[in-house]
Amino acid sequence: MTPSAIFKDDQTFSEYEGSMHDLDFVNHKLSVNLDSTNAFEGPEKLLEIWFSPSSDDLPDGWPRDGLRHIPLSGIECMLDDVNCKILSKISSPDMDAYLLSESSLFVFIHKMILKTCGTTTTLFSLEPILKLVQKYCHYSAADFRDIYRVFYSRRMLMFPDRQNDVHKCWHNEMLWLDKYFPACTADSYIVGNLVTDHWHFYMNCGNHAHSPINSSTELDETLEILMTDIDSHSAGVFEMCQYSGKFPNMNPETEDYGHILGKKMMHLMQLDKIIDAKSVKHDAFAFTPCGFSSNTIIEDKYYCTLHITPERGWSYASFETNYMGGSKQKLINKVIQALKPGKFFLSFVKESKNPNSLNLAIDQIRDISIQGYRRDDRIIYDMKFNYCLLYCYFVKK
Ligand SMILES: C[S@@+](CC[C@H](N)C(=O)[O-])C[C@H]1O[C@@H](n2cnc3c(N)ncnc32)[C@H](O)[C@@H]1O
Repeated sequence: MTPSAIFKDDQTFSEYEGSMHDLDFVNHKLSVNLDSTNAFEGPEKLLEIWFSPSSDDLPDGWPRDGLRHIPLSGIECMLDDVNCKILSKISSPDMDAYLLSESSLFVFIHKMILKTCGTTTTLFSLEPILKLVQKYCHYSAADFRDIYRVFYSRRMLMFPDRQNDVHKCWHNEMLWLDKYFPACTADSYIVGNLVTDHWHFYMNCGNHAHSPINSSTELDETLEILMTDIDSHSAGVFEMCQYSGKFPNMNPETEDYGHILGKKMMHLMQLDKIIDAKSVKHDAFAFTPCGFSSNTIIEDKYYCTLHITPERGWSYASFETNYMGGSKQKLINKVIQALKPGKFFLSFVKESKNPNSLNLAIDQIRDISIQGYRRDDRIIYDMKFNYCLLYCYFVKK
């Protein structure tokens, strides 16, 4: 049964444990039936679409709740085209964070972030998103030609041949994006060492520099840490078999073991302590036979998300946040010391009011040292509209 059906009709719908918000839910039926024992493409495809610079500056005629006006059934239909399902959702006054069978979706009033892994068809979301915003947000354009901003990125894939043709290579993905966004303002980068590891990044801001800065202007920032060769001891924590017999009163056939154990794994690995903020709200899920996903809402308006594929041979983990508070050095160290990957890179994309403040933000990370690791690559791009990209690649010593 889909979450929207559970939401409307099913009396067995149960509120998310510990939730203070009536929009939160868990799809228990899907959660107890997920299983994947085949090689898994951990690296995600990440699509981020901004319809306006901030939630206070929506396009004319939009409902005040913007993209959050789209009903859950609409979100589900969009995700059907991507080939993934909703496991659960947590909300705050500013955003909805969906945990998916393949990673995460964040819906804010003015922007949407879709991150999906495996063989999902992330870019197939564009057509349904266009229809949804036309129907529910009074988005008046016939296409995305004048969109405020769009970003699309992914690490190199481990098993590209298993992907749908659209996602088999970067060139095909660019062609697909060009169907929806103006090709003449698209910027596309392949960052890093083409032999070892690299990252693809597409950005299209049309001709929109940020509108005059005012107090509501939200400056964009995303930090990602993408890790491979996860330490076998750390990876083991995310295998279900480690917990057999540890909870004798629970029946994994009937109870939502995935969400309960997800929270336990998060706590065991101190992943719930990565972000040092005034308020955090977590959602986590443990997959069968292994694997872990979590979303965290930070101070109502920021997110962080962590996904772990522990299988030896294609182990992978990703961390992503737009949280601007706290020390980046501490945050990155906490993630790395928990998962101890053999290799990892971080990408930091930052927009700023002016080049000087941009340098300050980049300086926080550019010389970062991680105990037990050496940095093999550091690449900085200064891009349009005061955007900067920092990419650093590290290897365990
Ligand atoms: C946690 S999910 C998210 C993947 C994320 N992009 C990553 O690798 O970091 C992937 C892990 O869950 C496991 N898994 C088990 N059942 C799954 C399912 N139905 N869909 C997706 N992943 C599943 C996969 O084998 C893999 O270890």
